[in-house]
Amino acid sequence: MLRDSFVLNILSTTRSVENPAPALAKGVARLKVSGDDDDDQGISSGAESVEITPAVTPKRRIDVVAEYSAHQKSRETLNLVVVGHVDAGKSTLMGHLLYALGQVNERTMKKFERDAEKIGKGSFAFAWVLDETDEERSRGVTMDIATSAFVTQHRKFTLLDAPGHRDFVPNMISGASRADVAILVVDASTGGFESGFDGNGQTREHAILIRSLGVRQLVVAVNKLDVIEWSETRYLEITGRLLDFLTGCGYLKEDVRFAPVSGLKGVNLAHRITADNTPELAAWYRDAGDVGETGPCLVDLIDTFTMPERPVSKPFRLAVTDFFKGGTFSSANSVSVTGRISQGNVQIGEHVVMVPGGEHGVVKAIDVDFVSEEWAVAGDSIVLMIQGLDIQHISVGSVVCTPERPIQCTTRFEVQLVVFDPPVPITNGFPGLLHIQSLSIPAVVHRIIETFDQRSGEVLKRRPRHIRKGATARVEIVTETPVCLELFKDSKELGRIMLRKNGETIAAGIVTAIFSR
Ligand SMILES: Nc1nc2c(ncn2[C@@H]2O[C@H](COP(=O)(O)OP(=O)(O)OP(=O)(O)O)[C@@H](O)[C@H]2O)c(=O)[nH]1
Repeated sequence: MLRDSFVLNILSTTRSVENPAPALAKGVARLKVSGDDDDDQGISSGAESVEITPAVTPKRRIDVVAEYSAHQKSRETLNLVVVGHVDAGKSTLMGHLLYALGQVNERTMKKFERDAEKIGKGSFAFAWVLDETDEERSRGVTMDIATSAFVTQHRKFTLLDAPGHRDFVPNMISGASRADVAILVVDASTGGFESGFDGNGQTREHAILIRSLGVRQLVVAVNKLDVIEWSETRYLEITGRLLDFLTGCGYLKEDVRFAPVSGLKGVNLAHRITADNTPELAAWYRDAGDVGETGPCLVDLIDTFTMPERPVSKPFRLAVTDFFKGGTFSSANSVSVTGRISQGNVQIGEHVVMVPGGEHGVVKAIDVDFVSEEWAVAGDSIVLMIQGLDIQHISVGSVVCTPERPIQCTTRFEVQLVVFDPPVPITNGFPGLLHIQSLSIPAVVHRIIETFDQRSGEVLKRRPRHIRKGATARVEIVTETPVCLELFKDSKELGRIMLRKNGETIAAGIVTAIFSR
């Protein structure tokens, strides 16, 4: 079980990093000394730890930052992740939403309905819009992240439908690491909400994980209300409990909104309800600002998500989530990599370098949301076709950069860690699975440097033997293979980590120092 207040802790430590508290400021200063003993290691400068031959970068043909500013409105895409406990109805809800928005044609939908009926899973027809593999369809469980795109009146979305089952949390983290905003789906049926929220349910874990991955804005779809006759009492009970929990773990009240829905029946998804089509809900679900109107539907709410600021001018970083031979541009020595640009921008003709490895290549084609483009910027989910790279030297978690400003790559770094509820206390040498964006690799907590009070920054204990539930500590982490990361103060996306063990998330943290290997 995760501790509800941990993101609050993360937030206060975040504040400490941007605005160092006394103890932390001292720690950072100390780390500037070059390493000569086991207590103080030298900070690597990335270029030290990554062997990269400088390449001559051609003059950029397009001023991407200027182009982006000029065309910002038409390009604004939000990455939306849909999370929630297993069987909360995520795939059904989003499948029905895509259908209601005209993204799935009538014929395909009818075919899904017929095929689902044939194997006795008629109620899963809408989920099939998103659950792509045969195994997912026959099991009725989403296993991997499904992506699709849709538009509302003011926004373009890339939709990421995440698996709810606890076995697939790593896939969920990988998908959520690309998200700007989220829909949290909860099952309102009797006992349904409780099984996701109390005990070991994924409602809490997902809400906490996406917050720690940087998602701030959330719409909660209170689903399956059709099963309980659109009960207002139940809706208020669930929204009340969730709002307390979500604000307790770092979401701002104004960034969390709720919509009563039925994904299966398609109620209150893309259109507001009326007293004629859903009288039980219309009786109490009113628009706060517009007397006489029924309340906003799900699309009304997600259409008003605000755009996060994109760091388009920072050094280019694309963390690889997948790679393959071929693509729009295909030649003997070319490879396609996919991922979301976490910062900076890229254009066709640009020289890039893959870290780790240091192999150089030239960008030959760029697809943004399945459309071929000349350039792409932070926030875009892209496929990058690169000539000159050997596929054998690429792996998930590699980062594509520009040769002049490569990302740091190391096996040793320091983290401010917030510990949730590990099955046993964390000690020196504690092994776990480290998650950074889409990457997950074995790692150990090599040494616990100190525990500290996350609010005041005051050191509580130096070199403690162990850290327990709820503690905040500075630790050194060592990975089996080199990882690409940034200091949190430089990159909120590439400077966050999570530690999991035996299928549970046991800690999350921010990178405060990177050491040479
Ligand atoms: N009555 C009712 N049933 C629903 C509703 N939404 C989903 N269901 C049913 O709930 C079950 C699970 O739905 P899914 O959409 O597969 O749930 P999920 O959250 O995507 O599941 P995972 O991806 O495996 O975590 C299916 O039988 C759906 O038909 C709803 O609004 N009302």
